[in-house]
Amino acid sequence: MARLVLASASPARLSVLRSAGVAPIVRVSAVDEDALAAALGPGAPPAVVVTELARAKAADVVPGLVRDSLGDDTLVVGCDSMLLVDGQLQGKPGTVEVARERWRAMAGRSADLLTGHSVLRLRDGEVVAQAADHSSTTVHFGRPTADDLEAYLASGEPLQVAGAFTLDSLGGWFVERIEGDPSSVIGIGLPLVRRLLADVGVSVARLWAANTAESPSV
Ligand SMILES: Nc1nc2c(ncn2[C@H]2C[C@H](O)[C@@H](COP(=O)(O)OP(=O)(O)OP(=O)(O)O)O2)c(=O)[nH]1
Repeated sequence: MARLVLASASPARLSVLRSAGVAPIVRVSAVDEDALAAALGPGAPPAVVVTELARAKAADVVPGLVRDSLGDDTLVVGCDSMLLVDGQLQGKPGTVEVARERWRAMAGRSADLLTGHSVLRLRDGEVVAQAADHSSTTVHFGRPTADDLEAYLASGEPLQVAGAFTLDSLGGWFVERIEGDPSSVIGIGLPLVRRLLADVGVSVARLWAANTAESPSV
């Protein structure tokens, strides 16, 4: 059947998939991202960090799927996005102060938005195939005026997204251009997920057939 499960709380990722013709089942992982990143160590390459976080998120939702009899011919996708600025990975700012400082550092400059992806294929409750990788997109930021930046911060949007910006929402006013896959900046890179699905033996056509908006989502 090739039912798709999105192991993410991200409304952006869900929106990208729905716009791309796939209505996934959503299961939110309970991965402690900070603890996992710390366990990987300070020297872990950024691409490894986001990919391992994506792997952990996908793996975390499998037991619940099996318990709910959703572990047969099911695909699970997990993702993690972070912005690489001056060699440092940045997740969500969380506060206005942190978001303001980040914008002051990145305005007029470029940085790489890294998104890790993990795809698991389940059959009879077992992981029978898996594939993981990351994508990187260079983002060239504009220079918001002080008034525009304060208004953006006041919107609350930049506090809850990796890198304190969005491409497809309010932050789009302050992104000059990108070099790479726009969907991966938003949170799930469709071209890379297509390749990872092919690695576990599933085509996009099959995904469309099995996960239309009318398909059951539990
Ligand atoms: N709409 C939009 N959201 C973005 C953009 N860039 C990053 N984000 C969001 C997507 C994710 O929700 C969030 C990145 O944080 P995470 O990768 O940790 O995901 P999140 O904690 O939201 O959900 P998850 O860990 O997958 O359950 O930032 C963008 O350009 N547009």
